[in-house]
Amino acid sequence: MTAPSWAAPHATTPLDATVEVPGSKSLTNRYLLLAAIAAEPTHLVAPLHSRDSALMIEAIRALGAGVAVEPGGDVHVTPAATITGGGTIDVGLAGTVMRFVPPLAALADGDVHLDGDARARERPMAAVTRALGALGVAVTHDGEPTDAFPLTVHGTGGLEGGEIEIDASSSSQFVSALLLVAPRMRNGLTLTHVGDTLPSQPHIDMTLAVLRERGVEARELGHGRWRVEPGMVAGGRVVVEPDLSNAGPFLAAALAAGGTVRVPRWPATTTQPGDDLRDILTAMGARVVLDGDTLAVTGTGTLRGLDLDLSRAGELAPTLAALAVLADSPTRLRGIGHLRGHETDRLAALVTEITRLGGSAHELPDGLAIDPAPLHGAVVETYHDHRMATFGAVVGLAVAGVEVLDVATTAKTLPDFPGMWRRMLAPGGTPTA
Ligand SMILES: O=C(O)C1=C[C@@H](OP(=O)(O)O)[C@@H](O)[C@H](O)C1
Ligand SMILES: C=C(OP(=O)(O)O)C(=O)O
Repeated sequence: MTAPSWAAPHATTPLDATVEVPGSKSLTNRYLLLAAIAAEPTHLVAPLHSRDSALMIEAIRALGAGVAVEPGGDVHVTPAATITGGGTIDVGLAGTVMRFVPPLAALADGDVHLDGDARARERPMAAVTRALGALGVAVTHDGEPTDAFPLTVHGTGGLEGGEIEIDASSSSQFVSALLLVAPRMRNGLTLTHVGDTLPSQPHIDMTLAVLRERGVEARELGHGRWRVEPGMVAGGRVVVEPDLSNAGPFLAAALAAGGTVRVPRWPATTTQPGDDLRDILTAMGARVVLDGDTLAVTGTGTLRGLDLDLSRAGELAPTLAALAVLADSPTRLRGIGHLRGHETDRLAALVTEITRLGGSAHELPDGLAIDPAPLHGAVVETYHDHRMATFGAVVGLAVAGVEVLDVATTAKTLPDFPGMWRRMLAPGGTPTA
């Protein structure tokens, strides 16, 4: 069945909007996972509610945690007394659930079955399954060892931990997955990355930071080498920052359409790679001001291309690609070859969709090249990728006649994206999440 298309609104006047962005996917799912193995309850204030966070909530419930979602959206987690086996978990297409939950399931006192969307069966997993093997936990499908979903983790009631090596060149989430569960390993964990490149360093820093926030001793020993000591994980109250990568399309809208977009509750310090947007959007020509805790981005009429190593912040690539097709000079986004293993092959998808819009783009061995070209309307395909849908929305602000197939795929990390976008564009619009 063909998904219905959404007519991306075309901006006719400069924007003047304030956008309340929901909680960070990456922080919400880390806090939820740690809450399941904490020594006391955890209360999450302003967490994300989306498909990816709902999948994580169901996963920790299946493993024995109690989760109460309060009317205002706060989430109260009662840790699992023991991580219980016997359940079945849907990982959807959530990288954080696919990678973070199997090591948690390895603590269970029995088998845990996990499967996800068709694309989840293709996304890289071997670093996690092999690490669990090295830690003494079998991961199988139909009785044979496997490196892909569907899979069964044969938990034996605990993990010794120790020292292991993994190749995390295709995803930083492999590192985070093992470090997050490491405080519950009897000897803690010393983890070494042995691949050539290591993407998304801020997300690894985020993992170390949330572990430390919860009272765990966690540190980087040197580049590509980390140590987490065994110990208690604290609970308590935690306020979730807004998702700065999801702020991206809204801030980019100010460059695509002109005017100003403001995002409140921008953190003064953060490990979220979306914070890099402040410098990147400035370099592309925007005026970017952090006034108190509100970030304001104003389009100046200048939209320049960039040559950028984006390995720290690959999840920003679709948003920056949307601006790059509208820019007056070439863009090169490098260090993001691993995006071929994201929700879809994002490099191929972006080249296909930019070309469909009349633009000029080609793949580099580790990224994308985008050159200025006259654009026209088209129906943008999204490949179950929330960030391909928001890519189409940003381009549609500046190019009439853009439609986006299956815009509902944005629910992976953003509830009601079309409503937020419409309210951003309403005259004097001040949308809320
Ligand atoms: O740990 C995390 O929360 C994430 C890490 C990154 O994954 P990769 O290193 O696989 O790109 C990022 O792209 C993803 O959106 C979220
Ligand atoms: C790569 C992404 O997601 P995931 O957590 O599924 O890897 C993303 O959100 O850009």
